[in-house]
Amino acid sequence: MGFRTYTCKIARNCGGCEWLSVPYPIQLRRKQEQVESLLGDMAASCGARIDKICGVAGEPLAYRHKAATPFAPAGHGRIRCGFYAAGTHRIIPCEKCLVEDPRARKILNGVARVAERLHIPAYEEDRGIGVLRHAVVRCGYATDDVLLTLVTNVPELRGPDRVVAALREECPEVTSIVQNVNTRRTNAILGKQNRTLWGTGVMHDKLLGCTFEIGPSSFYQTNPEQTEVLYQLALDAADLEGGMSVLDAYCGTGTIGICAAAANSGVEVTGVERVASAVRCAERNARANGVAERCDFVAADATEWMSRKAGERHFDVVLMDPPRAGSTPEFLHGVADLAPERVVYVSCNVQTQARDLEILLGRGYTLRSVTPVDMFPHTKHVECVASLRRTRR
Ligand SMILES: C[S@@+](CC[C@H](N)C(=O)[O-])C[C@H]1O[C@@H](n2cnc3c(N)ncnc32)[C@H](O)[C@@H]1O
Repeated sequence: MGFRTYTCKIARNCGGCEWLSVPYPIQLRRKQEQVESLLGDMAASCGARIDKICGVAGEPLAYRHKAATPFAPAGHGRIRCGFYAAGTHRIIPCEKCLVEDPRARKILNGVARVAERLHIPAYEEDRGIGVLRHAVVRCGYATDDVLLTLVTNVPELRGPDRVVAALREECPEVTSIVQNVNTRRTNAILGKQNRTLWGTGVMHDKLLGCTFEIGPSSFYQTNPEQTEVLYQLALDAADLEGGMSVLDAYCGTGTIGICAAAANSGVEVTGVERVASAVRCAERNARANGVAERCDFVAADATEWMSRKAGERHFDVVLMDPPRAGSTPEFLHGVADLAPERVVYVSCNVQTQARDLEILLGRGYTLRSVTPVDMFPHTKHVECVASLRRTRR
C-alpha cells in the first residue's frame, strides 16, 4: 500500500478521521513515534524493545464494525442523522463512511427514514423531549449478525411491532433489534435498560477461533481484524502453559481470557468486569467455547475487587485491558502484592499506560517488550501491548 490518500466529503467537519489526508505509512510512523516518546525512556531503562507497529495488512478502510448516529428534528417532519461536527452537537448528514462496515451507515439512515414515515419524533436535546435519541449498529466480522439498538427517551415505543416490521423491510441485513431506554439529560448514548424487540437481542462474532455473544451494553472491540492481532500478541506475552492461573482484569465479555483458556488446556481464568450484563455474556461465552469449568467471571469494580481479594489468591499471569482512563494506583499495587510472574497490559491510551507502568516498575516489575497496534487507521489513536516480568518481590 503506497502513499495513496483517501478523500471524504465530510472529513473536514466530522473530525472523526483527523489523519485521512495523511498517507497510511506516515500515519504508522507517527504512531510509532508517539509510543516511543511516551515509553522509550522506560523501555531503555529496562533494556526492553519497542517493536515495530502492527499496521492493517490490507486497505485501512471499512474496519469499524460498530457505528452510531444521533437523531434530531430537521423541520417539516424530517429527521436529521449522521455525525456530530467536531466539538459541537450540530449533526452533519453522512451517506457513506469510509471507515465503517458498509452496512452500518445504510442501516442508520434507514432508521431515520422509518422514523419519519411512522412519525416517531426525534429527540430534542435542548428541551429533553421527543422519542428517538440514537441508533447503534454492530455488524459481525466473522458472522452475518447485525444488531440494531434504538435508544429512546421513553420506556415504551408506540406500536413496537409496526416499528419492527418497518425496520426489517427497510434494513433487511438487520438480524436483531433492541430498544435501549435512556431518559437522562446526558451525553452518554446508552441508558441502563434494554428490551429485545425482535430476534435474540445479541450478536455473535468469532475471534481466534472462539465464538462470542455480545450484548447491546457490552464493550466489544470495533476493529475485530486487528483485535485478533492484539489478542495474539497479548497471549504470546502471557506465555501460558497448563495449570497456570490467569487474572483477566477489565474483561468485557471475557474475550481475552476465553481465548487464553481455549488455546491452553489446563489454564484457569478469573475475569473481572464492572458491567454485569457483559459478565453474563462472558459466562455464556465460556460455556459456548467449552471452557466454563476453567473460567470464573465476577461483576465488580476492578479496584474494589482487588482490595478484597489481593492476598487470597495466586495468579501466574495478570492480563489487564482498562478503559482510556487507565487503571488505579490501588489496583496496580494490588497486582504487585499478588506477585504474578508476568503482567500483560493492553491499552488504548499510551499516556495513562505510561503512568500506570511507572507504578509496576517501582514494585519489582521490568518491561520486556512494547508492541504498538493500529486499531484505528486515520485517527491519532494507538493501542499498545506492554509485557512485564517480575524481577523481585
Ligand atoms: C478496553 S475495554 C476491554 C474489554 C475486553 N478486554 C475486550 O477486549 O473486549 C475495558 C473494559 O473495562 C470495563 N471497565 C471499565 N472500568 C472498570 C472498572 N473500574 N472495573 C472493572 N471493569 C471496568 C469496561 O466496561 C470495559 O468492558
